[in-house]
Amino acid sequence: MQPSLPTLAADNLACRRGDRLLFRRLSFRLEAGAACHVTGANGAGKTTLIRALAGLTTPYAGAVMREGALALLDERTGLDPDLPLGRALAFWFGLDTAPDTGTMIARLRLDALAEVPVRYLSTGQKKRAALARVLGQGAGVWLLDEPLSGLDTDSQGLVMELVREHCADGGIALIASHQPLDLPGMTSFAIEDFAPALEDLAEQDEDA
Ligand SMILES: Nc1ncnc2c1ncn2[C@@H]1O[C@H](COP(=O)(O)OP(=O)(O)OP(=O)(O)O)[C@@H](O)[C@H]1O
Repeated sequence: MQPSLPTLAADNLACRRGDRLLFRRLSFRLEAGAACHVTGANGAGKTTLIRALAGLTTPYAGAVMREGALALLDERTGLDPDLPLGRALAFWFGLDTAPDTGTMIARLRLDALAEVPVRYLSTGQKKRAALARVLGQGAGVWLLDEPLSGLDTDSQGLVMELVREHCADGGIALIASHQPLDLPGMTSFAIEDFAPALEDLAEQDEDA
């Protein structure tokens, strides 16, 4: 865990993709221990929000404030497809100086896959490997984009258990998911609630 308490906040955030404003006036603040579920239809802008929060997309307006290190889970594992899983994970665990990597690998039921090249892993196995990377980063702020997709029921339960433990330990988790999530104290918002009104689109045209 980070020495200082993590926080994650958005202030009046707006994001566009191409020439389309996806959402605007989106503000929230998450303190240590908070979990937040972001919902929204396909294409509404959940991934775009997560990328903006991670600093990978420049917002159209507004600001992101973050205290503490960040771990991002999205559709890319970041693992070398040609390496056996054990070595591919060891590369990142080494950079992150992750403690107790054996426990993480066992926890995510990856031990039997250590010799399998990453490119041969199934969708769910790749997702579990990506989650092992998130755990290994020891970051205070987790941004998880569809962490349950492609996972069987047991693995979905495990992910929610890991998120619960992370937050109980003072971490923050912001999770975009189509699945219902059940965590004590979890807040949520629908990204459609920040969809632009017609007058916002007119303003955007004037700005362009
Ligand atoms: N690089 C890009 N250039 C232009 N448009 C993009 C780009 N990336 C995404 N979009 C568009 O932005 C919109 C929001 O995409 P985003 O991936 O954020 O949605 P989402 O809510 O995560 O959807 P899903 O539930 O399907 O994952 C979509 O209409 C998408 O086509």
